[in-house]
Amino acid sequence: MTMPWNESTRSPRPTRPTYLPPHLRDQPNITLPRSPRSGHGRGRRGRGRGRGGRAPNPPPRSYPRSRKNFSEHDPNPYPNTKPQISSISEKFDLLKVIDNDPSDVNINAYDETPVETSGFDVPSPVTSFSEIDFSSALIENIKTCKFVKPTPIQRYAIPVAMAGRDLMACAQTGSGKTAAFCFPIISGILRRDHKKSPAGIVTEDGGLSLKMACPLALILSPTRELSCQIHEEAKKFSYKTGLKVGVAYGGAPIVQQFHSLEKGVDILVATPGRLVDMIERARVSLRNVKYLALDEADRMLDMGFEPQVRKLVQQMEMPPAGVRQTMLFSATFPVEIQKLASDFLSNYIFLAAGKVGSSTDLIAQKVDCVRDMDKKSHLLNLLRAQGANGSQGKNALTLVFVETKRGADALQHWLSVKGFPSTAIHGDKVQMERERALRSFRSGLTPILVATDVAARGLDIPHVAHVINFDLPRDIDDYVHRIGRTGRAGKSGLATAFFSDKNAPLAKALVELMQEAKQLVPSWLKQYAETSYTYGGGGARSNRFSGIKFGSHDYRRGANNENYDYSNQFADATVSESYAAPSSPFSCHNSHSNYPTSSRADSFHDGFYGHMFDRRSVVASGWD
Ligand SMILES: Nc1ncnc2c1ncn2[C@@H]1O[C@H](COP(=O)(O)OP(=O)(O)OP(=O)(O)O)[C@@H](O)[C@H]1O
Repeated sequence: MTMPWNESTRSPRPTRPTYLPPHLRDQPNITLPRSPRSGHGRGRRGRGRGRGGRAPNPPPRSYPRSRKNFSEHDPNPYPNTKPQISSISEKFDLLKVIDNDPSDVNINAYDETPVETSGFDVPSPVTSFSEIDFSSALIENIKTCKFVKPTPIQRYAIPVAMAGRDLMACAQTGSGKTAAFCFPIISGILRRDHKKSPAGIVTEDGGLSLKMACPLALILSPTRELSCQIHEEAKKFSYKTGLKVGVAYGGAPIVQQFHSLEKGVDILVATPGRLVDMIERARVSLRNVKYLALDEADRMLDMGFEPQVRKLVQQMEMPPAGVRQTMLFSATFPVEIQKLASDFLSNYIFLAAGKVGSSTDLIAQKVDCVRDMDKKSHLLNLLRAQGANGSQGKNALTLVFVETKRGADALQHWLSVKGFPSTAIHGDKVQMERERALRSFRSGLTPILVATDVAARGLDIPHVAHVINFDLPRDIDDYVHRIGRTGRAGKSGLATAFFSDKNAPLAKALVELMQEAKQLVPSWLKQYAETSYTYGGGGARSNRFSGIKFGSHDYRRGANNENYDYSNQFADATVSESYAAPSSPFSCHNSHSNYPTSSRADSFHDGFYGHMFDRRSVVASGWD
């Protein structure tokens, strides 16, 4: 790869390859700031950004004052091999869409999913897209995407959202929630004929005129990669509607994102930290927001993000609940988060396609009892067996989740040494590396991706056939999202968990979840569940099983609130025959009483990756 050399830099050090964010890579004539200050989006005022603590800043001086300051060369480290097009939305086929092969998709697999609704005057569901009053351009785009019929969450959520109602919607991973909020937003903006593509308000600062983007719709998501994915999806759905879709996320140069948003944006997809930063720099205003969607809403409202989201929604000019329309979506919705979420909603309808927080039974779940010290050899055996069985072909991808960032690097390195082409993604990697890892995985170049929870939610990567929880998460909801990277769009998938003694507190929830999904539960795991204490009492996310029974619904039902009309509508509630977990030659069926104990044993601590480290210092984050 050629490293661009910035001649204006005094230091002879070569700069990093200039970052070009994914959403700009297909655009012709993209020019980038020459100034070294802005090279990585860290102009003087760019540092320490994004956690909501900064006082509002005037626009930074390090921004290019005009496009003349931009260099003309194209330092895109990922040269675009596609034909150049004059406008991003001119050729649908050339949009970087999520390349799910429609022939792979089996939406009928969701036909039997029971759907529960509650709230006042719930609009009736539809059975086809043609029943909905979508604009012709949107209908064309749905056809082009080969979405033949709506999934259950789309059947119910779209009419609710089209009726202008606030919504809290829960549906299993991979069942089409993105379209369920994108379609009504696109349709709503077009139908209500809001002033389209506001080029923004021009502000003056010290003689510098700046444009402030004023989106009509805001979609928030917790990770950069998920924001990029939603952005691509929304662009695809908005093709030829005239709507402009923008994206803002951390880790990429903010100047380029400003430059892109300056052209006007109707729908803005963003991670919270970067958006707060942009608003504080007076480059985005939320005053025109009519539609707010929170994807992975329970994550957006848990302890990590809630202050930023609250700030965005309640302190940054966004019209209040009831004036704007708010839609919250996730596959998991702990009761405590549901309660918190109601602060952001007005007279909302609750929807659950499938049981709240359950995994889809399209995923065969297998739990292997593995001592920490044996995990690596067990993984190797699994991967070799997969190869021998032919399931590790070009298109079958394996996603391996570990707990820590350093653990991810170490395991990936070890796998490579053992001859398994792999890559890793976690929050300590720079954005370019994160994107490169995902691209390499997605393309099958490195069919194994070792990841922390940064890749646990939302990512829609076709052909992920196997998810391995090398380290199980502490929270069952995280487990649900992780395994949900397979078994998407009606396809089947396999999830294998390595369960060691230290995972005992998860046993009860895991057993309940597996039983719910009609999976075979090993007897040793049931014994763990009966005898182990469970996680609990910590934060909202650990209270899933407290108060309201697992698989329960709208928390308002438990609140003894007679003002709600809990009119349930169930589709045929027969859950389809389960996909029994195949028995594994590697499963350890021994009773846990025989299980060697080293309760806090940790394969990373033990130095199996060739070094010791303190896991407390390397929290698996990378969320934005
Ligand atoms: N009606 C449909 N017909 C065919 N394919 C669909 C339909 N709706 C969605 N899909 C496809 O299903 C896949 C999963 O959709 P999506 O990513 O929206 O799932 P999700 O419910 O948001 O998952 P997660 O909970 O993991 O975020 C995508 O590839 C999408 O293109």
